[in-house]
Amino acid sequence: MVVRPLLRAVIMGPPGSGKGTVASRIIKHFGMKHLSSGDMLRDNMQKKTEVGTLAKSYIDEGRLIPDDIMTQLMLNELKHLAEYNWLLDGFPRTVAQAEALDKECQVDTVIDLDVPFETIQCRLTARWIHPASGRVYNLEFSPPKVQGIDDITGEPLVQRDDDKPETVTKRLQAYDVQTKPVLDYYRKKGLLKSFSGTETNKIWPHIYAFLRTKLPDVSQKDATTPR
Ligand SMILES: Nc1nc2c(ncn2[C@@H]2O[C@H](COP(=O)(O)OP(=O)(O)O)[C@@H](O)[C@H]2O)c(=O)[nH]1
Ligand SMILES: Nc1ncnc2c1ncn2[C@@H]1O[C@H](COP(=O)(O)OP(=O)(O)O)[C@@H](O)[C@H]1O
Repeated sequence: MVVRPLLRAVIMGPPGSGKGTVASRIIKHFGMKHLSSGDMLRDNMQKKTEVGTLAKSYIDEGRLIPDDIMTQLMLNELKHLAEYNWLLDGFPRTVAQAEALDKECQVDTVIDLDVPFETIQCRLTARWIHPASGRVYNLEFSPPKVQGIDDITGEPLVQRDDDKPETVTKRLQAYDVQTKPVLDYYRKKGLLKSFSGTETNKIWPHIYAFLRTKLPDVSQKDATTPR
């Protein structure tokens, strides 16, 4: 039996580039544990925890949560995933966060969704999510079977407050200033794997092929055109 080392991966890209959409496909095919900082923060906001209340004031303004809070939250969660392959989504988003992560564990690969800003703006206003699971829909790209309802649970879908056009602009600015340097950080380490395009369905087969060199496909069928 071949024992593979555990894979520690990060998915990056501007808001709306398709990180959540691609992450769910990766999870389906490769069985990795998915840890999304945005989903965790929204869960905390919904439960009105101390972190949630603090996070809301930043998220509503399209600003990043301070590094120390975010790092503590994520590294704490990662401790429970020590024996799994994992995929981090939305973290690290600053060089300070990337350095803190490096001190705890070695990242093996960073998947960068290189999607132009013009493509993104209109996607986000059509985004609907199922908060409890993090499942993401889009009125044009991936509509739910019944409008406004989650396919799996039948629960209502909601729009994110921070998907308003003015907040989206601020989030894209924060990405430019604070998160793009993280791409350089990983590029210098030789870990960055960029995938450019404007459509998730065209980018995905390349990501699938790349990950397939590292992990077996654990989904029902090893499909030739994986979705
Ligand atoms: N039109 C279109 N929408 C997409 C595509 N890929 C993802 N989306 C939608 O764009 C929105 C943002 O995607 P999401 O995966 O949430 O991006 P994230 O913010 O990077 O996690 C969601 O509503 C997706 O359903 C695509 O190729 N075309
Ligand atoms: N690693 C992080 N550091 C600081 N703030 C974060 C981090 N992850 C998420 N956030 C906050 O949560 C918001 C939503 O994050 P996320 O769901 O990942 O959005 P998107 O994928 O659309 O960029 C961000 O705009 C930011 O305010």
